[in-house]
Amino acid sequence: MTKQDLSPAEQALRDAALEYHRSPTRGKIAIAPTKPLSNQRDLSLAYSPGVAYACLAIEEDPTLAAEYTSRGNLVGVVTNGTAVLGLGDIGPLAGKPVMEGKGCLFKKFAGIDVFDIELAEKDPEKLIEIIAALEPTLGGVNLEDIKAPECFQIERALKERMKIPVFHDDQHGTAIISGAALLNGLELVGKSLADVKLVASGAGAAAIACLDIMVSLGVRREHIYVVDSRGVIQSEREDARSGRLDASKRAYLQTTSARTLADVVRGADVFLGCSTAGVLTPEMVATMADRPVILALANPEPEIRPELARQAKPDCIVATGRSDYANQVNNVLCFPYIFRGALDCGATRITEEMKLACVREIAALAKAEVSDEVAAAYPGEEISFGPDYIIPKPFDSRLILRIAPAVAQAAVASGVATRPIEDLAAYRQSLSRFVFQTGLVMRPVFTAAKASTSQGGPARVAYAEGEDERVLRAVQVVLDEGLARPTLIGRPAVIEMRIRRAGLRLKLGQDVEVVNPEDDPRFRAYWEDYHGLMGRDGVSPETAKVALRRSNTLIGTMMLRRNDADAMLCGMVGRYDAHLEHVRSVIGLKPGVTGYAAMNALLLDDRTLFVADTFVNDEPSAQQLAEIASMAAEELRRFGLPPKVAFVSHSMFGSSTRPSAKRMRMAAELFKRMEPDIDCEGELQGDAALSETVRRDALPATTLRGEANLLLLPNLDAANILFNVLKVVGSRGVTVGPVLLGAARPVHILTPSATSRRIVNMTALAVADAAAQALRHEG
Ligand SMILES: NC(=O)C1=CN([C@@H]2O[C@H](COP(=O)(O)OP(=O)(O)OC[C@H]3O[C@@H](n4cnc5c(N)ncnc54)[C@H](OP(=O)(O)O)[C@@H]3O)[C@@H](O)[C@H]2O)C=CC1
Ligand SMILES: CC(=O)C(=O)O
Ligand SMILES: [Mg+2]
Repeated sequence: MTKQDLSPAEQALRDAALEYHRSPTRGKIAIAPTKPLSNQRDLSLAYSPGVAYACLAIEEDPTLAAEYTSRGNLVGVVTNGTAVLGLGDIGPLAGKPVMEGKGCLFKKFAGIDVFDIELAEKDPEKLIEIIAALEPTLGGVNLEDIKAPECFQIERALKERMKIPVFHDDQHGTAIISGAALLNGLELVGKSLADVKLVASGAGAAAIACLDIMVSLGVRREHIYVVDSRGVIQSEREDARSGRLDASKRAYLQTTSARTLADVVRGADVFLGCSTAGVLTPEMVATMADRPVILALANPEPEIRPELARQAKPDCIVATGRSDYANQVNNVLCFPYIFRGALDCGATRITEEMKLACVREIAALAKAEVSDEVAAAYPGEEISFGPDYIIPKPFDSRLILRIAPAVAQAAVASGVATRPIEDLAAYRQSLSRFVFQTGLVMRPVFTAAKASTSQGGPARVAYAEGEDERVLRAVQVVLDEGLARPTLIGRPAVIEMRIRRAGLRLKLGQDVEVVNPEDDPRFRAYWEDYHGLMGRDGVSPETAKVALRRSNTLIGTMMLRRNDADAMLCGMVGRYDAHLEHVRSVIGLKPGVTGYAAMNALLLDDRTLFVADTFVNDEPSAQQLAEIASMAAEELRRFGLPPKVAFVSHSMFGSSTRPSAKRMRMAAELFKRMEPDIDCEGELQGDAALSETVRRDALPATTLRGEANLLLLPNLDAANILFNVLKVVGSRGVTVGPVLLGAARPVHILTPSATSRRIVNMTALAVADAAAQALRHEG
């Protein structure tokens, strides 16, 4: 493909793709150390002499390699470059961008590390020797773009010799996805697997494996016709008659007068393309049966472009391997997750049961409602089961949550799991670290919240913005995870309409309670109570009624006050301060606390940092700062983190005598008296808060060990600015909060930028808080 052959759009894509590969770093993947290596001590642990202990331990017990090395999470993507995409035998070096790409996908979608290994070797026997010798390095082998029929022999031999999963992605990854696509496509066109006539173009690695899985799903072998580069595979062919036809092709040998794809595709219900660009013409499609399913999977250019297929048969369902069309049938939907499940249960191989578990999960996922994360990844696209959505999207974060556990379970059932996963629910929860960047940090909070629901029945959580689609999506997750019993404040007709539009399953009145601000039997009790509370602040009965009708947050706070709810979330719309006013007037402060404050958590690449006070106090006094630190430290414990508090300043241990420096110093002293058991330091500069070395250089007798995880800033501007700057420069930019500190009941005021995952996280936090309060009451 020279540059001149390309259309302007293709030229633009080519230029962008080459620039993507070249800059800012060459290639697409790098290796990064996972341990600190910044001083002499680290060096003696990582390398000589310390490393020898790890070596000797593994020598004594080889299974310890999974503990002391990264092998258990390391897959080799191995090729010899003989069938790179549909580009053919372009060699191992030219195939390297594809292998690096597979490495990126393994890491991005399933957290698996990859060595891409391009081998300049075509002899199958030699390849088998080379790859088998890599067993000490690798936890799994993903064979890639090795052509048929050699690939069959190579995979078979390696599976026999190696005690780790060996998986030829082009065969089985492709087969799994196309199997799922076929199931769903045929369901939509109302045809049965046993009845369809299926024609395949290609009889190589991908095609044969796809056909094998389709047969095991129910397609009849006698209804399958296969075409390779020499025409229809039929008994009159010279290679068939002379016995030179490869066994993989012989399995699909037909007796027929058809000789070409055009002959054989006539009347076919299904076309499977795993061959090369453009071999299926619109004229051929026109001869196919009604509503055909066309899986044109050659990469990068399919056997037919979808628009051409539709010209000939407007009612066809078309899938390709490309990401720029609907229905991307590509093995990326499978290989990261099947390896995740296999590695996590210590599977020694990948069995048929494990593959079929993938097919079922992928097919089912296309019919499940779409989560907020998926909707956000594909803005403007209609994503609900139908001709343009027969298969989940690659950025569907639920793939890992569903496929990996199903694979691990199937590995146990087929007897190949050396470390069976005992608690699948906990495993599924742990996988959320790949899906939601907050997954890991939120885990203790979710565990506490779920434990509380199983003990005392689910906590009742009121959502002030009950009509907001983000809230509805979050509530669906809250219900699915059994986190809480939600109450939505909002107009039922609007909520119903938005539930339908978002394709959610939750049922008003059954799964969730609704409080209609326009008409609710509790309204009278609420406004009377509110009037009783605010009568001396100029709130007349009329004003109380109007206030309640106008503010769903006020209704939510009244629900909490009157014990109609155990926790409340608001703030998705409007100003933070306006919501806080209602909390102040109706909920009030916790006993013994003098004020409110807000804290945000930031999930950075190498740490989680909590910052306060980000939203409430303009310039807190030393006393207030100490109290805020104390309340924030209690929240950190909910995240399972021992708080390490730093009162940060422009000043370092008395280097400045300005009032703010003195205030931070005083705050630290007060806090040390209030919470003598919590590690704390102040006043100190930001770098010293995070680095023990910097701190000790200034003051050897520092009272903080390690790195601070809770930063108290001198004023609201500083806290809010620090938080927002870190959100942008921290490559992950993921936050939890704001967490409202000081309120008498669990209530949090979110911000208009809250995502539905943030709402789920804050629900868990509020439920865990409600449970802790209930325990204190009982105590
Ligand atoms: N979407 C996806 O996820 C995936 C797509 N693929 C695509 O499938 C295709 C094949 O890959 P793979 O199986 O690994 O490669 P192989 O080299 O193993 O197989 C290629 C097959 O295509 C056949 N072929 C070549 N030209 C024609 C033609 N004009 N008409 C009919 N058949 C032809 C070859 O025939 P012969 O046997 O006579 O040489 C061979 O059977 C590639 O385009 C690849 O990108 C592969 C994996 C995944
Ligand atoms: C997607 C893939 O693996 C291929 O086209 O070869
Ligand atoms: Mg491939």
